[in-house]
Amino acid sequence: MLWAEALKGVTVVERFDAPVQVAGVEYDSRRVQHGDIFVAMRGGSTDGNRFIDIAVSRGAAGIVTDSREAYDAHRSTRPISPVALVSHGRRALAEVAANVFSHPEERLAISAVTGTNGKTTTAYLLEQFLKSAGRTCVLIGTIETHVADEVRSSEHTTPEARDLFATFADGVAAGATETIMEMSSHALDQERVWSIPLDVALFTNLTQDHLDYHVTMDRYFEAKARMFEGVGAKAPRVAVINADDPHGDLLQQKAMANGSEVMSYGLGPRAAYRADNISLRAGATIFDFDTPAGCVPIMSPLTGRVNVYNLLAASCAALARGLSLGEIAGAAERLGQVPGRFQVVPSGNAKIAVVVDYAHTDDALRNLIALGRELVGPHGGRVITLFGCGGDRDRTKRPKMGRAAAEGSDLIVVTSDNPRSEDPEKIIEEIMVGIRETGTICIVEEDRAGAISIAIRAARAGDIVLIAGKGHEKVQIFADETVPFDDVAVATGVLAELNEVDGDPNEA
Ligand SMILES: CC(=O)N[C@H]1[C@@H](OP(=O)(O)OP(=O)(O)OC[C@H]2O[C@@H](n3ccc(=O)[nH]c3=O)[C@H](O)[C@@H]2O)O[C@H](CO)[C@@H](O)[C@@H]1O[C@H](C)C(=O)N[C@@H](C)C(=O)N[C@H](CCC(=O)O)C(=O)O
Ligand SMILES: Nc1ncnc2c1ncn2[C@@H]1O[C@H](COP(=O)(O)OP(=O)(O)OP(=O)(O)O)[C@@H](O)[C@H]1O
Ligand SMILES: N[C@H](CCC[C@H](N)C(=O)O)C(=O)O
Ligand SMILES: [Mg+2]
Repeated sequence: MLWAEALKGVTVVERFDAPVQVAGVEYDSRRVQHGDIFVAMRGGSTDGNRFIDIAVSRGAAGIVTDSREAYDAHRSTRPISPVALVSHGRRALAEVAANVFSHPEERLAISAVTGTNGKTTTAYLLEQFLKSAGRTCVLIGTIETHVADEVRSSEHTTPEARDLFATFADGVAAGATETIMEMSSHALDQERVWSIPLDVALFTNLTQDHLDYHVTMDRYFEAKARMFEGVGAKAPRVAVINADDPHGDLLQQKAMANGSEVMSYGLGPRAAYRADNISLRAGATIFDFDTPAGCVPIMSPLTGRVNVYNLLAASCAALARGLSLGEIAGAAERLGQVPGRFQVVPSGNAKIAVVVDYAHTDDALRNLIALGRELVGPHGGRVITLFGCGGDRDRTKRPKMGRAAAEGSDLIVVTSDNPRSEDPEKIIEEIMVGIRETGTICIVEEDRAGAISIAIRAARAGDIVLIAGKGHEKVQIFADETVPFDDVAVATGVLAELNEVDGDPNEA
């Protein structure tokens, strides 16, 4: 592809063209290969424009920059090298990537999920529904990326546009017709998802998280709401919106004003797509999916009330994508476990339940603990909750998570969860502010493996141990190192030790 073709339709302030061949596009100098366009963008922690020389030395064929200074410098030092000055780096990155990867977005029906909690779960459910109807899918989200049957690791919930378009193109090459992706509020705000047309847009809920980045809940909501306006693309054809969320009404109004067909879901009469006659047990979430087109029983192997919402959202999106109610009900019975989302760790002979879950907000903790309480029974076993809070993330949620955990649990174990650049002790101290107000018994153990051992060993027959915050994650991130860590593996090890000590009562 020629430089001019790669720049087709890109809004530029000024440009110098040359008839060079372009092999690809990159936004990180460290990834540039011979023939790539390097899009140099200003960021929050550094400035990509500082790395233009490195990109050129690695063989960049041309430069797109959001800096007038860098543009002028490039023009004077490399007068025959093509360069474009743009006003928005990420928009240009998306537009160039769409060209370089031959517009794969036009050949995929894209469904995107936003909301504070439930994005990953809902995306996994929708992927399973669509696959059960024989569709070939791309899935892009927090845990992993799926390109048809190939599983790839994910670095971000929503990657940069270059990586999105590259994955779409791989999907098209593998025969995919559908894409299901999570859209994080960071990605919406930064416009990593510029020029991606959505067929279906799903909203799960809005509760506190990420205020380190968005600062206010209003701005956090506005970032999510952008998905329903279309980010550099037309508004979604269909908007699937949680009518029970306090922000649901406003979002529905916005979606309708933008010309989207609205499918509102929920438990109450305000929703057009409802769950009636809900029955919840461990390993069974059952309800009647009541829709304007008819009613069908959904009998899923998932656990917990939040999954009623996730199932409703995914079912509405599946309907919007042309599945029948019967197909959805059939697929619901065969749904698989979403890794690290209410994942039960087999406990052998120990008569306790151990659950690993990704709850990392006060709302998610409250829901998780309420579910734990339901499962042990109001006067039955105890709920033991282990959690920590991420470093370099919203500090204001720490005492709130502390309070939420303490209010619902009989015993809490506070530990570390990706301290990142922060001092783990200081993070724990901020969590403790919320716990102290409640008087609930609390054990502090900074070392997460040690804490898991304490929590499980503290359990008696009939208790439930909730290990929250890391879910599927496979590492613990500290300031100076990232070490392998897996809640399920650590819990399994502790349970094995307990079983060894206790022996098998069925033996002998
Ligand atoms: C706050 C945030 O979203 N930051 C992301 C953002 O950073 P930024 O815009 O500040 O960019 P920067 O790091 O200053 O770099 C500027 C430019 O220089 C480039 N660069 C940098 C160094 C170099 O040697 N060469 C080079 O070219 C970078 O590639 C970039 O293009 O763009 C970077 C490049 O893609 C990301 O690595 C970075 O993710 C950081 C590490 C991060 O932690 N992000 C999290 C908060 C995040 O995005 N999370 C959401 C969802 C969270 C959830 O699921 O709840 C997600 O979608 O993953
Ligand atoms: N619909 C829901 N409403 C409220 N809480 C939920 C819902 N679904 C899941 N949760 C809780 O939130 C946790 C995270 O769920 P999930 O990974 O699906 O959300 P997410 O939006 O993708 O999160 P992240 O933005 O961190 O990737 C779950 O482990 C569970 O505790
Ligand atoms: N993906 C989210 C949640 C991470 C959850 C928790 N394990 C943490 O590190 O805070 C984030 O990066 O904010
Ligand atoms: Mg997610």
